[in-house]
Amino acid sequence: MTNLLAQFDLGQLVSYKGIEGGIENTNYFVTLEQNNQHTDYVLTVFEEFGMDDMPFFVELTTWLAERQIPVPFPYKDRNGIALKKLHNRPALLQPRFTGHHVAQTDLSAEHCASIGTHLAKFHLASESFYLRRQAHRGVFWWRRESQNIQRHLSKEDGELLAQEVRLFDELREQPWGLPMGTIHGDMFHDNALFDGNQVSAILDVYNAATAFLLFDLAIVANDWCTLPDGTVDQAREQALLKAYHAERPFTPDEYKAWPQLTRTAAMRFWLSRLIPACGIEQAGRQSGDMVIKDPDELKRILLQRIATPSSLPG
Ligand SMILES: Nc1ncnc2c1ncn2[C@@H]1O[C@H](COP(=O)(O)OP(=O)(O)OP(=O)(O)O)[C@@H](O)[C@H]1O
Ligand SMILES: N[C@@H](CCO)C(=O)O
Repeated sequence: MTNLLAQFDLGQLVSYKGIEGGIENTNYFVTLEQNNQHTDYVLTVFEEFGMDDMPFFVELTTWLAERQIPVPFPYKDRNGIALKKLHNRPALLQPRFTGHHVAQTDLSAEHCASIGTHLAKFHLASESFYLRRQAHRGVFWWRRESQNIQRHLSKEDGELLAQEVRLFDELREQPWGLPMGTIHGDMFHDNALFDGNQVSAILDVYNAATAFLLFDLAIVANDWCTLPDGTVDQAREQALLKAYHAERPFTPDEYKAWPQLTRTAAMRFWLSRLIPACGIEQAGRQSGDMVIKDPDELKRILLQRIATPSSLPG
């Protein structure tokens, strides 16, 4: 750690502390002292990625930060190198943002409008980004994993999963031109920090990939605008969708695709939560360290999305 930090011209190490909670990566809060001033940083060590996976994220976060999107971006060392290694894993030194988390039950229409604006700006800023990445847990992953998991599931759950995988394949076959670009891919409320009602930072961009932009908005709607029983809070969802639409107006095809994409987004996270909950081994992850999140929460949202389809505001 000391050796790594000495390669940057950012000061002397004062203290560091591991942060609880990471699955895909390990974060340390690091304090450095320079000219009698203490500054906080975050050192992220990547458990799931190899060095070859990293340039996409180094370039994307630098690109977004240059366009005033509040994402952590890697500092360059005195030789201009951002991508580092700690204990033989890829590592990045990034700014530590101020701001607080908001619990899901405390999210208001104002919080949802703010993430709507930020997400649209994220999408617009990344429109001209020059690298592409296939999602780690995208269509190929869920086609494969939804099959692999069948023997652990009830017949009903297995069929529900298979149906949603098929319906997304059918949507992809439509002769539609749904806008694609770089999505965040995991924009749950615990990956945002707030200053008052306003989003001040967007964290954990390591699921970013090239995909339908509207799929990203569906991930947000499912997490930020639902109640514990899976029903949608209309006031929050409308605030989210209108704020997004004001920055990046929806296209006619997006109106048609939206109800299915809310279902696909629920299915994607239902499946990724089912895998550890069923005790299935995953490459690059140590099951003992896994925080198991409740898959049923996403199943309830999926069932509500089917029973009461959502529509985009005009
Ligand atoms: N750059 C940053 N600035 C400020 N706080 C940060 C930053 N990066 C991480 N944090 C804080 O550390 C917490 C844990 O981050 P981390 O990504 O390790 O956990 P996580 O989001 O729970 O992980 P996972 O998504 O893998 O489950 C975040 O929720 C946030 O409060
Ligand atoms: N946000 C994900 C976990 C991290 O990718 C979930 O809630 O299932």
